[in-house]
Amino acid sequence: MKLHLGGFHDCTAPSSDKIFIKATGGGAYKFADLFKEKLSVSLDKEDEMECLVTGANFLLKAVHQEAFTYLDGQKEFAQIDPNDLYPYLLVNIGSGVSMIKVDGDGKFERVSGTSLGGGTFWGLGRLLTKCKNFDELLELSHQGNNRVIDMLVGDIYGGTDYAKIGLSATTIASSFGKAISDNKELVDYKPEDISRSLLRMISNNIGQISYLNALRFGLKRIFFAGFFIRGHAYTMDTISVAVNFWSKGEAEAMFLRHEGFLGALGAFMSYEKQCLDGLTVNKIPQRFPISVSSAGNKIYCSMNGKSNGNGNESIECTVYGT
Ligand SMILES: Nc1ncnc2c1ncn2[C@@H]1O[C@H](COP(=O)(O)OP(=O)(O)OP(=O)(O)O)[C@@H](O)[C@H]1O
Ligand SMILES: CC(C)(CO)[C@@H](O)C(=O)NCCC(=O)O
Repeated sequence: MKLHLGGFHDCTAPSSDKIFIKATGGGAYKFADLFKEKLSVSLDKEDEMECLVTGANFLLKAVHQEAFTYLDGQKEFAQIDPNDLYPYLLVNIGSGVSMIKVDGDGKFERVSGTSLGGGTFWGLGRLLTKCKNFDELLELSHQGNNRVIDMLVGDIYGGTDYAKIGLSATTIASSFGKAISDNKELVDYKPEDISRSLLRMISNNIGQISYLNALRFGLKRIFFAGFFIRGHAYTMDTISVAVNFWSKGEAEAMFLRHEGFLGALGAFMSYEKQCLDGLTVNKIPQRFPISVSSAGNKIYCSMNGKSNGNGNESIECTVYGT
């Protein structure tokens, strides 16, 4: 990846510590020695939650049409006023899930989390379906029918709604609940149905806990991010339905176009906090449509890739240090 050609070059440091790059998350700790050994790159660790928030705040303020809602296959971009952004709940779905109340730049609190996250979907999915990779598992969920395995309200109530408490016949009463009474073995279920039920179970649960936390702190906006989502329509749809269902239509789930890279972006932006005396920012060559330069205590970075027409083009930004 030519990582050793990027990052910061500290001319004043001893030769073994010359190149360092910002990194965040568990990997910045877990793989620090490996980076040093294989690439002679030192990882400059930045706090994971701080980076997530910095990345999210930056994107929400600087990037036009960053946030959108997604319901019934309809994507609608949200108008975010940068002066009226806070407070909001940021839900980052990686292997596990973190829920962070964001009150301003650098002002945040991790208020909750759940261990039932992307790792649970992928881990259980791998065991139950024998899928070899995440994309295959997700792809399968498109064709599946969760009603085969999930126990619905209608299954319990002889096909009818339980209208008195607001539950329709199609509401899931118990995820995977049908498997207890079907007298079937794992091989009798189609992998696509398992995948679909798993995705709904995980996404519903995250949507529900998120809404409850938003309610707990009176937060109107919930932004969902993390590599688990990856713009996947059914995942977003399920999370949106869960938030809508539990909030009785009061709250709305929002998603971010650059959802999988908040932490990395936040770590990247933390270069601007660094004293630049004696440091040179190296340009990361051709692979990445990015250029970084510095002057005094300012960093200018531009990511100016060409539009690919699918809305995923690189962002263009200028970051000023203070
Ligand atoms: N191609 C992929 N391969 C593996 N997992 C993927 C892939 N695409 C999306 N995912 C999902 O992303 C999750 C990991 O996301 P991410 O890399 O953001 O988390 P992490 O940094 O490992 O977790 P945490 O934030 O809990 O430390 C996986 O558990 C899986 O659900
Ligand atoms: C441990 C982290 C923060 C690592 O990214 C993440 O995986 C997480 O938020 N897990 C959920 C832990 C919990 O709050 O139950």
